[in-house]
Amino acid sequence: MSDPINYNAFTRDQWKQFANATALPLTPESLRQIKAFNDRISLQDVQDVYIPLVHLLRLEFDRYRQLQKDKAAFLHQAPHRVPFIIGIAGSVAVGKSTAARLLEVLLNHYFVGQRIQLITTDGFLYSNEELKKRNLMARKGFPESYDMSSLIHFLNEVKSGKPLIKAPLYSHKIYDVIPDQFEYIVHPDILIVEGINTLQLPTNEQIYVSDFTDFSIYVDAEASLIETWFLERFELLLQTAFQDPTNYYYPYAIGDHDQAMRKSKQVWHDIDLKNLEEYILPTRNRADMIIHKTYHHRIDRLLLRKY
Ligand SMILES: Nc1ncnc2c1ncn2[C@@H]1O[C@H](COP(=O)(O)OP(=O)(O)O)[C@@H](O)[C@H]1O
Ligand SMILES: CC(C)(COP(=O)(O)O)[C@@H](O)C(=O)NCCC(=O)O
Repeated sequence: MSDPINYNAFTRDQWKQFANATALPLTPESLRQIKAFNDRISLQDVQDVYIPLVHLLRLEFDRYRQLQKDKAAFLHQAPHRVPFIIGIAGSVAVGKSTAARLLEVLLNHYFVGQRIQLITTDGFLYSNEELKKRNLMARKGFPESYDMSSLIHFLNEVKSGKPLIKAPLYSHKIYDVIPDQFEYIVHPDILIVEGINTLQLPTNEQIYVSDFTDFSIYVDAEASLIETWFLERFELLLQTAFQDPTNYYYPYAIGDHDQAMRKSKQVWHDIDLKNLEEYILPTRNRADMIIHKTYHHRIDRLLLRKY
C-alpha cells in the first residue's frame, strides 16, 4: 500500500520507541487474561505495539474528557460523563475481535478506575431468517445485511448516558444472531465497538457509526494473508463443531474435510473478499490509525492520521 499523504507512517521499530517509559509492567493476571482468549497472541506485539497505543489512547481520552467538561461549562450545563468510543474496523477474519479483546484487557489494566466495555456490530446483523426473507444470505456482512438504524440508535443511547442498554449478540457457532440474549452496557467510560462496518457511510442514514467514534482503528493486511487466517479460523470452528450437532459447522465437521475446505474458500471468494474490496477497504483512509499486519499476524507498520 502506498502511504496516503494525511498519515504519518512508522515501522514497528520506530513505533515501539513511543512507549511511556514509566508504564507499569503487565501483571501475571493481565497476561493470563490475554493468553486465556488467544494463546497465539505475541506478547512482543503487546509490548512493542499495544503499550504505545494505550499511551496514545490515554492522551486522546484525557483530551476528550477535558473538552466535554469545557463544553458543559460553556453551555451552563452540569458536567456529565460521555463515554469515549473506540471503533475497530477491517476485513472479516483480519483479527478485529482479537485486537479488540486485547485492547479491552490492556485498558482495564492501565485505565484504573474506568469502566471498559466491548461490543461487536455483528449483533446488529439481521437474523438469518430475516436475511433469507430479504434474499441476502449471500450478502451477509454487506451494508444492507445490518440493521443500521438500530446500531445508530444504540450508539446514540450510549452517548446520551442511558444507564442500561441492551446490545444484541452474534454467535459464529450458530452462524446467527442469538435470539433473546444480550450484552448489557452499563455506564462505560470507554466502549470499544468492533466490526467490519464501523467506518462505513451507509447511504440511507443521516448519521454514521463514525460520528459516534472518538478514535478509530483499521486493522489491515494483504487479502491473500487474510484468506489464510479465514481458512485457519474455519478449521478451528470445525474442531469445536465436531461434537455438537447444533453447531452450524457440524455437517462440515463430520463430512469430507477437503470438500469443507473448498466450500470455505468459495465463501471467502464470493462473499468476504468481495465485501472487503467493495465496501471495507475503501473505508481504510477514514481511520485515525491503521495497524498493518504481515505473516503470522505480526504487526509491521503503523499509520497515524496527521489531521
Ligand atoms: N494477533 C493474533 N495472533 C494470532 N492469531 C490471531 C491474532 N489475531 C487474530 N488471530 C486469529 O485469526 C483469526 C481471525 O481473527 P478474529 O479476531 O476472529 O478476526 P475478525 O474479528 O476480524 O473476524 C482467528 O483464528 C484468530 O485466532
Ligand atoms: C458475521 C460476519 C459478517 C462478520 O465477521 P467477523 O468480522 O466477526 O469475522 C462474517 O463472519 C460472515 O458470516 N460473513 C459471511 C460469509 C461467511 O464468512 O460465512
